[in-house]
Amino acid sequence: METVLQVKGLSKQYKKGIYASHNVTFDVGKGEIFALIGPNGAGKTTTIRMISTLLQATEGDAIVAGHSILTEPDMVRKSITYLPDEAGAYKTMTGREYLEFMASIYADNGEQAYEFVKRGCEICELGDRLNDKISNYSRGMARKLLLARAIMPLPALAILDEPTSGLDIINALEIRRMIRKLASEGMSFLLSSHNMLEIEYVSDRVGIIAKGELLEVGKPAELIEKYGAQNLEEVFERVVLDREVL
Ligand SMILES: Nc1ncnc2c1ncn2[C@@H]1O[C@H](COP(=O)(O)OP(=O)(O)OP(=O)(O)O)[C@@H](O)[C@H]1O
Repeated sequence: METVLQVKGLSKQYKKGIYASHNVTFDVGKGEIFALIGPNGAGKTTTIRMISTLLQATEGDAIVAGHSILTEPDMVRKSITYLPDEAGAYKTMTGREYLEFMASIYADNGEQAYEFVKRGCEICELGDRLNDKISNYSRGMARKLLLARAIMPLPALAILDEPTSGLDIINALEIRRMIRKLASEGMSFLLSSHNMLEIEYVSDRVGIIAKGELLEVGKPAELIEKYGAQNLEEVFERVVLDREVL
């Protein structure tokens, strides 16, 4: 399988001697959905922000679509989109204006921007509400708009922090199906989530991270078997508790 993301010993020390993320190494193939799961403060956002070129790594490197975050950050940014957990949109814009504005940043020309907006409008399924101000959207509607924004340029790698946070069951299901469909068409995903059931359903592989260390990587079904667990939640509990005992 072609590799789209190679993370090589990425570390971050916010304070000297204290690692928020330590020697994190994993890769993501083309069309693969990889999820980082871990408790609060585990280092998920720190790792994702380094890969997204928003935070400078203390050590290590990551190669995105053949480009190093250290030496070619501009090329990396062209290959990814990033949806942060607490992303806000410009509330005074309408949904359509927001997609148009973001498309003008992502696209190389007007024709491509038009295509991106068309795709974004289809993905978010907001219909006529796209003409309303974002300040009038529910949390779920705003989240769908932001997801559409992240996916409409068809990046090589979409990095989504808590992709379905704030969405009801039906909308969350739709988003998961959409992620699976786009992955089957070749888009790669790096997700982060606390929702183990969602991750078990949507991910090809998961990485369990705690206290900055990536402790396990594998397919959900394989990890469930390895740990004699009922589900990913139990795997997670065992991996993290085992670690605390050490
Ligand atoms: N700007 C910062 N300065 C100092 N320490 C930070 C900073 N950002 C994060 N940290 C610390 O780094 C560690 C990892 O935080 P991070 O946000 O990466 O965790 P997370 O796994 O994304 O957590 P959550 O699930 O709660 O969002 C935590 O101990 C956190 O307090």
